[in-house]
Amino acid sequence: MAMVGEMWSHLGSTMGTLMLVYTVFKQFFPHHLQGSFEKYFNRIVRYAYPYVEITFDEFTGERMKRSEAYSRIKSYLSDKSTASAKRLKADVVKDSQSAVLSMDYNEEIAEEFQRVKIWWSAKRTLSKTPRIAIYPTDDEKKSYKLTVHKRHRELITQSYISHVMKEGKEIETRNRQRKLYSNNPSQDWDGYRSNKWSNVLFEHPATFDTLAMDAKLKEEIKNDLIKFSKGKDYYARIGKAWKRGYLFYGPPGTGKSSMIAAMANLLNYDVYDLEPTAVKENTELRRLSLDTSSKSIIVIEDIDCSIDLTGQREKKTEKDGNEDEHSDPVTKRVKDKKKKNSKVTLSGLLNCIDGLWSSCGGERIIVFTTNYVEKLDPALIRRGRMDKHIELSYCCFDAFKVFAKNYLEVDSHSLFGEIESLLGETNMTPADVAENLMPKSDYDDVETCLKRLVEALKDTKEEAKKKVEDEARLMAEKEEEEKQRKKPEKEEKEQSGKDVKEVKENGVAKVGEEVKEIGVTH
Ligand SMILES: Nc1ncnc2c1ncn2[C@@H]1O[C@H](COP(=O)(O)OP(=O)(O)OP(=O)(O)O)[C@@H](O)[C@H]1O
Ligand SMILES: [Mg+2]
Repeated sequence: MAMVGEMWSHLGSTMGTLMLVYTVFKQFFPHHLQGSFEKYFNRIVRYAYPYVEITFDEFTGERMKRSEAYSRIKSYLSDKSTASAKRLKADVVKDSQSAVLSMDYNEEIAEEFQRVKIWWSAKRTLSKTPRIAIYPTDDEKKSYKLTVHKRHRELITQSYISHVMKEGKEIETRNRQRKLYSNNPSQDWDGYRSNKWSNVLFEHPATFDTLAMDAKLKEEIKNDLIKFSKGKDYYARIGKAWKRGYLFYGPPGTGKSSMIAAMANLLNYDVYDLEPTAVKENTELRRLSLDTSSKSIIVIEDIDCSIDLTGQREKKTEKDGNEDEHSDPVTKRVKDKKKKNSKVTLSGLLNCIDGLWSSCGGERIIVFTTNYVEKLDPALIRRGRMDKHIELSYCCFDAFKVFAKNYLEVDSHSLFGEIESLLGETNMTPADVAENLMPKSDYDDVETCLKRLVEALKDTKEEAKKKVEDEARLMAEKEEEEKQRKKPEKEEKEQSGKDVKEVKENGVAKVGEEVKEIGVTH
């Protein structure tokens, strides 16, 4: 460690002499007096030591939150250490092209700021008790230490640290690798450390240009997002937490997940894919949300399947049951099973969202997706929690044109007119349109792909027509059956009505006759 030597040389002759005195005295001092000697010697060293040391730990606040200062220093030093440190760590790989380097633990580097020498060292302390763990544990502590001469204390606290933070942030933004986080099942968590979320690089290619949807709605969402991301001062001024909630609803395959990816790519945010069924308790949900970074999108997909949204959710109506069958029964069944093990409740989720907004300063977006918006509790999606409700629906002509441009590189074609009128007459999801338009071999040209779509649209239209006719026929048959079932009843009723009438009429006559007879007798 050359840097250590360099720093010691700065301590000058005072420390050198002290060290010599320490070695000599330690040899000749009686053993039983060595404890007191060391105590006094340390005091002298502390007095004579002319340096200030500042430590930046990786975690702050009862180890709940990762320190922003630590990560900025890490980025700042990664730039410096590439040139001067001898042992480096390759940490993140930017676009799978280049490694981002930082200095290794117990390595030191020095730099000059306004002609003042500053030393940095990276430290990692591990627990002395050996244990086997897959994830980093509470026993591992990482920190950076800054050392500078006492007389420059003011320069450090007043300008150097803010210079490091500013540059670190810039480097962080430049090297930023977006990540896709998924929550680990809560039984796998280890203390308060970072293994609540696992992450992979976020490399989804969807953008607003590749999203096929109504052009006006697309523009509206884009503008809303851009305005939000620039709104730091605005939100501070109006006294609102810097957050925005989106609810995307619509049938399967209409682009809800693709929209989230496009949002993350537009804003350069991380994505936290939160699966509430893997969370056992409300408190754990809260801890998870607190462990998210700023500039992130927290997503709960299929919210209606992930959480017992209302007390009545388990009592499904016949209609609900049929709907669930249509949308991926395997996933739904797995989720249902997991849901039974999770005690996360609607109020827990609401508290978590509200708490997240009040305790985290940075910009965050939360997104829920669902196929059945009508199943959601109004409290969950009220404005203020879910600010924008966006329906993603069947493919319209605008959306088709985006696909045609992206998939086949055409803006117009003689078949466009027919496709436009067919899209107006039938419902096809963007996912199905995309699948039909995609060339299936090297021989598939634009014409082939468009014709395939026309045929598929005609088939869908025919199927829909047949379905309506079948339903109408079924309904008519049911009505007829009902009529037939009621006919004998009606006839019976009519017959019994007649009998009553006759009985009544005959009864009166008889009585009259009887009266007559009686009268005659008398
Ligand atoms: N609006 C769209 N624009 C572009 N591609 C789309 C769109 N909708 C669907 N797709 C295509 O269809 C596939 C499925 O879409 P996606 O996963 O976004 O649907 P979803 O609405 O999230 O469905 P689910 O409700 O089942 O989760 C995507 O891979 C994408 O290629
Ligand atoms: Mg989806």
